[in-house]
Amino acid sequence: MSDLPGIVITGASGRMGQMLIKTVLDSDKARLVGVVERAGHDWVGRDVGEAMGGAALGVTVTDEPLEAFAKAQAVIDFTAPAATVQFAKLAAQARAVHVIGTTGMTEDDIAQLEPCARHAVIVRAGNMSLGVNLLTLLTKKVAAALDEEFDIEVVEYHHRHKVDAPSGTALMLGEAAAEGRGVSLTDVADRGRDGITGARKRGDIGFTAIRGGDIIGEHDVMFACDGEQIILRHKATDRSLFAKGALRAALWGQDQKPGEYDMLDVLGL
Ligand SMILES: NC(=O)c1ccc[n+]([C@@H]2O[C@H](COP(=O)([O-])OP(=O)(O)OC[C@H]3O[C@@H](n4cnc5c(N)ncnc54)[C@H](O)[C@@H]3O)[C@@H](O)[C@H]2O)c1
Ligand SMILES: O=C(O)C1=N[C@H](C(=O)O)CCC1
Repeated sequence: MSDLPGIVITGASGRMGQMLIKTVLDSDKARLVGVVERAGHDWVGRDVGEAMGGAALGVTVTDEPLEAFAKAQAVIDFTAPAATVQFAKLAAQARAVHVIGTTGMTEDDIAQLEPCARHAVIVRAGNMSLGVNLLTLLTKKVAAALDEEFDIEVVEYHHRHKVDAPSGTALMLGEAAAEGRGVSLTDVADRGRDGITGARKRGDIGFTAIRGGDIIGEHDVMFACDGEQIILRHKATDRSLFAKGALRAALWGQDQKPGEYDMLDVLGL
């Protein structure tokens, strides 16, 4: 039996679930030991390789997460907020590193991770790519250098299936801009304009969400004043970059003490 870290992927049939399974199978640093789907899904009970349209892999899709997590060193989870909160409790019970890519989590959801992180490593980020995490640092720096004469707007573009807005990445960028300005994002976020909104409030950080087609994920941070605009942009052209980042986080987490971490910790940025 190999001593490579065993990984469980949740949300196996999802866009990211399938990409994560391929990424783990292609890696020589980890092995796939389990895959989880929600109860009632037609993949449950099937070999995951065959369910994905290929050869059998000897790994059966299960709807019993704790049984799967007990055999793993890490769980990589890109599902939905309610599922992720449940998985955090079970990963903590199994002492498995929990890498969370799920977005759209409320403050209450996030608060429920804290007791879990006393027992296990949690790495959570709205975007697992190097480029976006670097962009958060640039955004913070630019926001700190400019005063409120510059209006900050975050514009995000995603595929038609995305269910949450603003995207997790947009919120990371908004947080970075607010930090750079020395304000709380909660106090200045303007997340939905419709109707007679009144003029833009000085100091606000605005968010706009575009949804269409198969856009994987694009983000602009605009700093606009009278006479000039600066636009910082990230464009994802392949979901594998999120999956590779998540696997990197799962491996990095093996050597960490229990606690909550993000991708800046993983990347050492
Ligand atoms: N952090 C990042 O880098 C990053 C990148 C891409 C997507 N995401 C996020 O990942 C999440 C998933 O995105 P997607 O495009 O793969 O969505 P998707 O709808 O294609 O997949 C979600 C999967 O989760 C499964 N699921 C839901 N509840 C479950 C449960 N209780 N148990 C097991 N499985 C369950 C669904 O059946 C589905 O297969 C979203 O929140 C998205 O925003 C994050
Ligand atoms: O496809 C998605 O959904 C994505 N979600 C993340 C977000 O909310 O920022 C990352 C980009 C893709």
